[in-house]
Amino acid sequence: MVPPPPGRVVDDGSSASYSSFMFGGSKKKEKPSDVMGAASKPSASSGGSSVTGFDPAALERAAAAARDLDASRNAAAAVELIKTQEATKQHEAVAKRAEYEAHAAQMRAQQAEVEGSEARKTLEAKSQHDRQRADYTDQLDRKRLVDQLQAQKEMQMDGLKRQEEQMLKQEKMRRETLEYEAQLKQKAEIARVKAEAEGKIKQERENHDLILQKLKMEAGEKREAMVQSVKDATSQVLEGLSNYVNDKEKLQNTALTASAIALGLYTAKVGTGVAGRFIEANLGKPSLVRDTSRVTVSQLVQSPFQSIKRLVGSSDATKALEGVVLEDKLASQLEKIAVATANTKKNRAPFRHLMLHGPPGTGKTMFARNLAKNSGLEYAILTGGDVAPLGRDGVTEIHKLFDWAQTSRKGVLVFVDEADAFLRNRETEKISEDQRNALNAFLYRTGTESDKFMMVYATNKPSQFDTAITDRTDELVEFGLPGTDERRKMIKMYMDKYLSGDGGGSGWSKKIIVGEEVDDSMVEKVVKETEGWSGRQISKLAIAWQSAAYGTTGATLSGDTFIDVLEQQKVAKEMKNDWLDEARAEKMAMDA
Ligand SMILES: Nc1ncnc2c1ncn2[C@@H]1O[C@H](COP(=O)(O)OP(=O)(O)OP(=O)(O)O)[C@@H](O)[C@H]1O
Repeated sequence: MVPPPPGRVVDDGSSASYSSFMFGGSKKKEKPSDVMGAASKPSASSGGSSVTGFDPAALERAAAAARDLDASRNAAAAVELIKTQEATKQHEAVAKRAEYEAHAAQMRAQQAEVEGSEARKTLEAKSQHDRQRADYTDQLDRKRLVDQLQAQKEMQMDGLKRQEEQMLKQEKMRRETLEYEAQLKQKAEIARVKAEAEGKIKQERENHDLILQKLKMEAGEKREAMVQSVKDATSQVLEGLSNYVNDKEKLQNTALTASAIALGLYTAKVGTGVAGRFIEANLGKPSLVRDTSRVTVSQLVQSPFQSIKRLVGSSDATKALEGVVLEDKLASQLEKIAVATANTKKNRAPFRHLMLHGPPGTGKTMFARNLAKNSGLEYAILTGGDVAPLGRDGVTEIHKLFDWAQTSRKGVLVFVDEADAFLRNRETEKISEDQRNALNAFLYRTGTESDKFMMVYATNKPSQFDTAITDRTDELVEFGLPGTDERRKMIKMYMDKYLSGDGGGSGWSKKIIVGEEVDDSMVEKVVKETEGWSGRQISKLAIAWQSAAYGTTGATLSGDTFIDVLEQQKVAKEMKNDWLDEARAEKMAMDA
C-alpha cells in the first residue's frame, strides 16, 4: 500500500464543514452523526418527535445558514471563491495525484531497476555458478581422463615390465641351459682327455716296464756273452801260451779270438746307443720340447762328461739380463723376477707364471732363454706353432709334456715362444677342433698352482690369448721398442760384436777394418735414424755392416758403406712395413 503523498488532503466530502467555516466559523462543527442523530432524535421540547428519532434542529440550523448565506452580499463572491478554492484544490489534487503517480512510476522504475539489477546479479551469479560448475566438471573430466591415461600407462608399464621379466627369465633359463650344456660338454671333454691321457700313460708305463725288462735281458745277455768271450779268450790265451811257440795253428786261433772280443765290445757299445735312443723316443723328451736343459738318455750315452757337467752346473739369476739392453725400469723389474724365480724352489713356494708381450724383436725370447738358463731350474723351450701340426696327437703331447715336467726334481721353466699361435681365444678366433682339445688339455694341466713348473709365454699379440690363459698368468711384462739411450747402447754393443777386431770373442774368421770416419758422430746419426726400430732390426743392421765389410777384399768398412748400408736397411724396413700393411688390409677385406 503506497502511503499518501505529503500535504495531501483527503476529501471526505463534507462541504458543510467548509460552509460552516466560511459562514460562521466560530460555530462548533457538528459531526454528521450528530446531525443525523439530532434530526432523528426527537426533541424533548417538541414532544412526540422522540417517537420517530428525527432531530430537526440541524436542519433548522442549515436552513438558517442558507438563509444567512442568501442574505449575505458577498454570497456570490463567496461561492465563487469557494469554487475557485475548490478548483484550486482539484488542481492541487490532480497535481498531487500526478506527482504521486510520477513518484509511483519512479518507484516502479526503481523497483524495476532494482529487480533488473537483482535479476542481472542473479543471472550473473547463475552464469558464474554455471561456469564454475562447467569448469569443475571439465576439471573433473580432465582429471578423470588423466587418471584413466595414467591407469592405462601403468597397466602398459606393468605389462611391459612383466614381459621384460618374462624375457629375462627366459634368457636366464636359456643361459643356464647353455652353461649347463657347456659344463656337461667340458666335463665330458675333460673326462675323455683324462681317460685318453691315463690310457696313454698306462700304455707307456706298460711299455716302459716291457722296455726295461727287454733292456735288462739284452744287457744280461750281452754281459754273459762278454764274460763268456773273456773266459774263452783267457782260457785260450792260457792254453795258447803253453802251445804258442810250438803250434802255429793255435797262434792263429788266438788272433781270431782277439778279433772276436773287439767285435763284441763294439757291438755292445752300438747296441747301448740304439737302446738309449729307443728309450728316449718313448720315455725321454716330449716331441713338443725343442730345447731343454734336462739331460736326455742319448746325451748321457753320447756325451757323458758334458751331461754330468750340465747336471751339476751352477746358475746365476743376475745373468738373466746379460746381453739384453732394456730401459732401466723394465730391467730392474725383470731382475727382480729372475731372482724371485731362482728362490721359489728354495722357498718351496708355487711358481708364478709370466707373460712377456710387446712388438717383435724387442728381446722377449732372449730374456726368457736367459732366465731359463740362469734361474737354477731346468728349462724346456717350445713354440706355439708346433702344436697345430700335431692334429689329434696334440692332446697326448700336451699331457706328455706336463707328465715329463712333473718328474723334474729342480722344477722346469716351460717357455712357450709365439704362444698366441697355440693359446688363441676359443671364443673369438677360428680354431680347429684338435686345437681346441689341445688348448683344453693345456688349461686342464695349468689350472692349479704348481711347484713343478713355471710357464713363461712370449707373444706379440696378447689380445689374441684365450682369457683362461691370461687368467692363469701372474705377471705381465711389456717389452717396448728401444728408446734413444737403449739404441745407442745396442748399436755399440752390436758393432763391438760384429765389427771389432776379435769379433767380440765370437771368433769371426777375418778381422774387419773399420774406417776412421766411422766415429761417434756417425754412430749418433745411426741412433737418430733408427728411431722406431726393434732390437732385432738393429742387430741385423750390424750384421749387414759386417757382411758389407766381408764383401770387400780387405774386409774394410768405410764411412760411406756404413751410411749406405743404413740407408738400404731403412728402405728394406719401409718395404716390409708396406707389405705388412697390404697383408693386413687383405685380411680385413677377407674378414669383412
Ligand atoms: N733388448 C734387446 N737387447 C739386445 N738385443 C736385442 C734386444 N731385443 C732384440 N734383440 C736382438 O733381436 C733378436 C731377436 O730378439 P728376440 O727373439 O728376443 O725378440 P722377441 O721379442 O722374442 O721377438 P719375437 O716376438 O719376434 O719372437 C735377438 O737375438 C737380439 O739379437
